[in-house]
Amino acid sequence: MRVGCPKEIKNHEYRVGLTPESVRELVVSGHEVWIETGAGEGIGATDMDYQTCGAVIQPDAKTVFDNCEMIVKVKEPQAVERAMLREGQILYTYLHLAPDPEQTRELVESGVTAIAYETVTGPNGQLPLLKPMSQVAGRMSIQAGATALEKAHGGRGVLLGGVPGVLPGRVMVIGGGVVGFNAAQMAVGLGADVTILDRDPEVLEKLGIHFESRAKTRFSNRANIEQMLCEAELVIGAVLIPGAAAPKLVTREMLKCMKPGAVLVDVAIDQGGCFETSKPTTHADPTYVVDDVVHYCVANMPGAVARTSTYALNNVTLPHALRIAELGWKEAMRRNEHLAAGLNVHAGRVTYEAVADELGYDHLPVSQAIS
Ligand SMILES: NC(=O)C1=CN([C@@H]2O[C@H](COP(=O)(O)OP(=O)(O)OC[C@H]3O[C@@H](n4cnc5c(N)ncnc54)[C@H](O)[C@@H]3O)[C@@H](O)[C@H]2O)C=CC1
Ligand SMILES: CC(=O)C(=O)O
Ligand SMILES: [Mg+2]
Repeated sequence: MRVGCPKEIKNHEYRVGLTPESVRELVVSGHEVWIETGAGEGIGATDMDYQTCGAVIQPDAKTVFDNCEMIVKVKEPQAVERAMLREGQILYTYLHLAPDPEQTRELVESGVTAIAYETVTGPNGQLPLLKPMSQVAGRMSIQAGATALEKAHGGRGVLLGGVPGVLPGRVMVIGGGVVGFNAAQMAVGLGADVTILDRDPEVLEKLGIHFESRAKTRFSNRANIEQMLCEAELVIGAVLIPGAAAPKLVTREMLKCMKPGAVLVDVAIDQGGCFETSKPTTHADPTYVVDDVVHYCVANMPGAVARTSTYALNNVTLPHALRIAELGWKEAMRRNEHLAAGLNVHAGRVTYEAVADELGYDHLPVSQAIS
């Protein structure tokens, strides 16, 4: 199969879909790989590095999109990229369709076969292609929140760890999955006063066993969220209902009780955000203020630490890319139900139920798409 990888064009997105090392694995397996010139710049990989691994360098994205059977990317295709997709082509990348009706419509209209990293499953209900980026974003959320809490950045002027004689900042993490766990680890490491809320008792139990007295856990309901919001300096939004739009757990009304200069970091913004007042921001202009509360809502946080993120992502995306290239997407999905869970759009139909429900499409079950 001819596999293509364009340069990412989202604001301050420095990751790349394929590392030179991944290209080498594909080429050794008998595939051809076309890379847009400069695609690896953000991770310090030159065109020469890719060529040494067997890639063919192409001058622009259009040449790659027009001629490759599978496009491997990181972020959801931007409008100019969507216009280059076609029926019969495979798109393998993050999509986050539920909160994005425009992207969904254009993918449906293009006829492309779109596989979303974030809904590919693993054993025990895990999302292994989302996990490494959630680890990165969870860890970054505390860095981002700590910076936003500085007075010069509009924050309350609180050091999360405190100092001897002055209490640490209070960090509230809503959602105790991968993002929430990693956020809590960083916040605990800084010496902050950390509470994690989740609605899954098993998640709360695991967090309790791991953190012992270093972090508190609390059941997630309206009353507990409201009470904790009034006390928190930093709130991390880290909930997920796979493939679906994030539930709005913090309303605008609830911001009224928050301390002026408190910070909300909505990591769940890629699924629409879990705070009512969230709207996507970029690394170029990451924060805005609503009712004296600073909001950080960058939808591609891991793009800022592109080297770490690209390698972590390729570790989990490459095995499926190799199988798709070897067997074709249908046969690869017939043999692997976890990969099949990644199919979101195919030949003009929405194949992921939560996306179809959210955006009002008829749902075509994956089993029918691959039969
Ligand atoms: N902004 C960015 O750059 C990035 C965003 N993300 C996003 O972060 C979000 C979280 O991802 P993960 O941690 O990997 O998901 P996860 O599935 O590991 O964890 C989600 C947690 O939310 C909990 N939850 C669901 N409803 C809840 C509620 N009402 N109250 C409290 N907890 C609730 C679940 O029980 C689960 O423990 C996703 O939307 C993901 O796409 C991930 C990476 C980068
Ligand atoms: C998960 C995601 O959207 C990202 O890493 O950018
Ligand atoms: Mg206020």
